[in-house]
Parts: sequence; structure tokens; C-alpha cells
Amino acid sequence: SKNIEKNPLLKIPHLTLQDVEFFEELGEGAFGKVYKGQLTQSSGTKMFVAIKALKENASVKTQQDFKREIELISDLKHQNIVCILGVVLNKEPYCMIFEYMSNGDLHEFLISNSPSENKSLTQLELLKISMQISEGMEYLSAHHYVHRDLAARNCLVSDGLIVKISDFGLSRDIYSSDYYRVQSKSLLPVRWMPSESILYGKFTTESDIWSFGVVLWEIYSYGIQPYYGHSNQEVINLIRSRQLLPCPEICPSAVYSLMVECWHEQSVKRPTFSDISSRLRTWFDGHIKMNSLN
Ligand SMILES: CC(C)(C)c1ccc(C(=O)Nc2cc(-c3ccccc3)nn2-c2ccccc2)cc1
Repeated sequence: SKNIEKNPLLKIPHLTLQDVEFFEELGEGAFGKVYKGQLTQSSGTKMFVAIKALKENASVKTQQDFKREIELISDLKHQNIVCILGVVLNKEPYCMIFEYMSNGDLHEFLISNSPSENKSLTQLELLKISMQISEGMEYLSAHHYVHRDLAARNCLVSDGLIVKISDFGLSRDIYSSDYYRVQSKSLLPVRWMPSESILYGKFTTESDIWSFGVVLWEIYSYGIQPYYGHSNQEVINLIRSRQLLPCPEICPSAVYSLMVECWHEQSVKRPTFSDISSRLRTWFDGHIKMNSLN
């Protein structure tokens, strides 16, 4: 029917606050706070959810931005993109309700599964994580969605090593050290950004591809901060002078070569997300065959 297509807000279930139970606070987003919670569905079953609740004194502009964000997200459906289950718009606080990803964000997941924690992830698991993020980004770029903040902290992990792309907004308090105010503009995740984004504020799918290369580096480095030990200002100079991140210890050379291609100075020379996905998929399937052989 016409008006459903015209108004994406009608595409997602409108819930009421009675359906939603708030538990602990998970963090801060650009629009307000993020909570863990529980949703009672019409069938009566309860499920864990992530609730992004708009701050109550939000300006009209922020409310419009919030509704715009919902419209943008409600159109995007993919197995590697976080799923919005519904919205509460009939009473404040206005909320976005997302599926809850039980293993938290990918940065935390990598840290808690790193050799320094006497854990580790197999090469196949590292590939599986990388491939899912690439396939999610392939979908977003095909829908002309530029993420602008692709990083392990903005990817979520659930059971069975399922990884989905999300976005908490820039002012997330627990990762404030990942953001830097460049020339007194907004807070920018400079360690994940190519020169053209840092210098000219140019954000495109090609700058998302650069960030994906940095996410690959985070995955194979088990979550240490890119350019750790360097200040944000030093990082800007390193990126401008083409001092690339080094090959992580356990990273296969073919994967590092892919990272370096994502960090091509000329954005048009970087691989596309479909190139990246098909190369990761080939290595992943190859691994499966190889493992089934021995
Ligand atoms: C899947 C994609 C990448 C399309 C996605 C998924 C989730 C979100 C999202 O959840 N956005 C989002 C919610 C809140 C939010 C936080 C706290 C309370 C109430 C809402 N902020 N943002 C935000 C704001 C500015 C820039 C970036 C993200 C976006 C894209």
C-alpha cells in the first residue's frame, strides 16, 4: 500500500513502554542512553533487547534526527546488520529497540578471547568474523549507506560467532579515547580514517573500505588499539606520511596484503566490498576444505 512505502516509520512495529522492561545501562549514544532490556512480544515470549532511548529534553531537531535515523535503519535488512525490532514513539522516552547481541561488541569480544587472556580464536574463526563484516558492508554500500564509523566497537557479536554491524553514535563514553576533535570540529575516529576524511572531511564508501582494513587489523591483533602508544595528533601525521599499521603477529600475509590494499592512498584504487567479500569467502571455504582433508 502506498503510504507504507512512503512512510518507512510504518514499516516497523510500534511498541509501547508496557512491552519494554529496562535493565542496566550499556552506554551513551549521540541521541541518549543505551540500555539492556527485555521485550514482551504479542505472543507473550520475552526476549533480551538493546534499547536506545532518546534523551527526554531532546530538541525538535534531535527528535527529527532520531526519526530520520529510524527511517534509514528500518529500510536496511541483512543477516550482518543489526536488526531493529520496533520503536516506541507514543510516549517519552522515545526508543529504538534492537535485538540484543549476547557477546557484546566485537572489540570487547576480541580482547576477552585474546592470547593475553589465555584464550584464542582459530584462523577460521578470525576469517569468519572478517567475512561477515565485509558482507554486511557490501550490503550497506550497495544501498549507498556510508557508515563513517566502522570499527570493532561498532560491530556486535552473538552466539555462534554471528557478527552484525551497528553504530552507537560518536559520543560513546566507554570508547572516548578512540575519538579526537580535529580543528575543533566534531569528535572523529582518526585511527580508522584515511587522509581524505581527516583533512577534507570526505566520507565515502571508499573511506569505509579504509576503515574495514583497520577493522581487519583489529581482528588479527585481538583488539589492541590501532597505532597504540601514539597520540591522536601523532596518528594524524603517521597516516598523512603513509606510515601504515604493521602486519599483526598471527596474520597470514595474504590477509595483510588485503589490509594494505584497503589503505591505498588513492581511494579509487582500494578494492570494493564485493571484491573483499569474495576473497575472504574463498579463503574461508578453502580453509573448510583443507580442514576436512586433514
Ligand atoms: C546498521 C546501521 C549501520 C545502518 C546502523 C545501525 C544502528 C544505528 C543506530 O543505532 N544509530 C543510532 C542510535 C542512536 C541512539 C543512541 C542512544 C539513544 C538513542 C539513539 N544513536 N545513533 C547514531 C547517531 C549518530 C550517528 C550514528 C549512530 C545506525 C546505523
